[in-house]
Amino acid sequence: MVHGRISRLSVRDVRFPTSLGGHGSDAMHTDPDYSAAYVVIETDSEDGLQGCGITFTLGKGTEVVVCAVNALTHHVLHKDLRDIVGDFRSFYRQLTSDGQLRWIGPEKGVVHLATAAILNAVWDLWAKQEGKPLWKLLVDMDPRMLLSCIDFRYITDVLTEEEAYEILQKGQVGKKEREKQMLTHGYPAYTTSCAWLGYSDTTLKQLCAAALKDGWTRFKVKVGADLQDDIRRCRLIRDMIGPEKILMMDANQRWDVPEAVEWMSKLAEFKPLWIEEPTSPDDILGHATISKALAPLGIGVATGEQCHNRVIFKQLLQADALQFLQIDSCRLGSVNENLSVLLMAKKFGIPVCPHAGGVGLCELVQHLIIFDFISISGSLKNRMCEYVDHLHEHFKYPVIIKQASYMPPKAAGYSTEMKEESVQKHQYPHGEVWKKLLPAQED
Ligand SMILES: C[C@H](O)[C@@H](O)[C@@H](O)[C@H](O)C(=O)O
Ligand SMILES: [Mg+2]
Repeated sequence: MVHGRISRLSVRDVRFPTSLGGHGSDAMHTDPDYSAAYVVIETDSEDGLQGCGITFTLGKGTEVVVCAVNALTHHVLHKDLRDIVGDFRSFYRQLTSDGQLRWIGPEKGVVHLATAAILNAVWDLWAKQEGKPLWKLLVDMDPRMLLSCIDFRYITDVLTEEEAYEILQKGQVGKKEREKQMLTHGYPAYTTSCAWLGYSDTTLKQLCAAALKDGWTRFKVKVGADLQDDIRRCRLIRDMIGPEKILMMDANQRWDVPEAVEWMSKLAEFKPLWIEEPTSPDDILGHATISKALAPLGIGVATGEQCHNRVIFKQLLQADALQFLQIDSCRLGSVNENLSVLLMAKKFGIPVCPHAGGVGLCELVQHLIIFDFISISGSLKNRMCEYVDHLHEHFKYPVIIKQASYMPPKAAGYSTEMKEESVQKHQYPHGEVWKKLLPAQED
């Protein structure tokens, strides 16, 4: 049973110097240092369990998010965990409706990332107290209880609570078999880590060869900065993987709408399944135009990693603006808001292919997509979860990949907990790693 009053919340700025090796680089983020605002909550309970939560950021952005977490802390301190999860919708709403902080959101940007970090820690603690990995906590939860975690405000025009209940009820059929299937075969994944934009052709070739050897069959390549480079890199990777394996492309918001269509027409010969983030993540109608223009070429549009909230996802779905929906465990308001998006995607029949290109994102989002398969979508058609091969060693319960699939985590919690030693070493700016990299820094 869930218990304890929250007695402490700490937040730390943890950064990894990934930009030095070009890891994670794309057409818009050329020097990404994979980072996290890392939240730990403690309770007055004697069990000593802590809830750990992250939100993914890049380098300097982390200090701003840390500030926002601190600004939200008073909503969490001294709360009884039973009261929080007993009426999670209200707690979610309390955090997202802070009369002063919502002005710099609402439910978007820094303040929403901070909300995600805090709520991810609450979910981690809840799952740990129940002794279950988060995906299993969700799978076993009574549908009414699950729905009581979701704030339906702004989405009832496309999904009412009753409709959501029906979806979950239908999802009960065959659940046991699907859970078994997950435990045996895992959830299919694709890899992005062969083809970051900052990698040389030699690196790309080496990583692609290694990935093929490891059994990967789905690959994503970064595009968007230079057409001739894209053509060369896409040819290289398509030649290596052959015509049957799946290739996706990701432009990270680089183009205008007509430019996206034109550019992708030139890359169509490499048969991409989707173009991801072709333009501004806020341009719902632009995505719809691109989707329509690229459909005859057999190219879908994928987006979501920088989609602010459930409202934008709602409109993307309403406008037929995406063919693959990419939830993100740290951009939306934690599990609570992601649940609403999974349910809307089910209603619209759009496959969810989560985003995981960042530190810790693979660890978290695997729980959501495994739950989605078992309890909501019931299907693997056109579905796969992103995987990047970076920084897993810093987590206490790193992801387990077998035959290019995510194996369901077994440890209790949300797999959010980082190794204390890693946190200390990478804390910015005083951790050992940064002290070496920033020699001239003053205290
Ligand atoms: C800066 C990051 O690595 C992004 O390039 C990454 O999240 C990417 O968009 C992805 O889809 O994995
Ligand atoms: Mg992307």
